[in-house]
Amino acid sequence: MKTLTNTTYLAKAVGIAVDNVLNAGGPFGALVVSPDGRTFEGVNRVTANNDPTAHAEVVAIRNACQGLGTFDLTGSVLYSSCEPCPMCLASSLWARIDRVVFAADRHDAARAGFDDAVFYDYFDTPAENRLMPVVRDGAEESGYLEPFNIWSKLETRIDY
Ligand SMILES: Nc1ccnc(=O)[nH]1
Repeated sequence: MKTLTNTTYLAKAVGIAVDNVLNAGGPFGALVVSPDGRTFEGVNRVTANNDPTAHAEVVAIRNACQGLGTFDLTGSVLYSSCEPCPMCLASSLWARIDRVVFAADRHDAARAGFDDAVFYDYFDTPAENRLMPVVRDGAEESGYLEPFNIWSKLETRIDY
């Protein structure tokens, strides 16, 4: 669905990505637009902040949640200068973002040296061949159900 709104917000996301490169950041920008039309920006600060999770999309989600005083962005749209990686997709799902709209795709990013493709491949690879093993080992004696048990009984808990 090509709309003027999408084009306008994507152009804004691309513009802040350009500015960010000139400010020692990675070439990515994103915006969260809330249902009332407020916009919250994010730019990539991975190398600038030594934070591998500081992708533009995650930073925009954090700024929107801080600005709106909520952990639930239902009704909001995430615009990104580039196709979100699996971390940013998962972050958008947790944030209950309604819709994600992007400009450059993962292949454009790969040509610039950002190989998000290996992270997509991770989920298509059988568990025993994965780049980073994730194992359940030594859990038996750890008391692993206790956090859930006390959470389930907690009357003041905030479900999400
Ligand atoms: N889509 C993205 C890939 C890598 N870094 C970012 O900030 N965004």
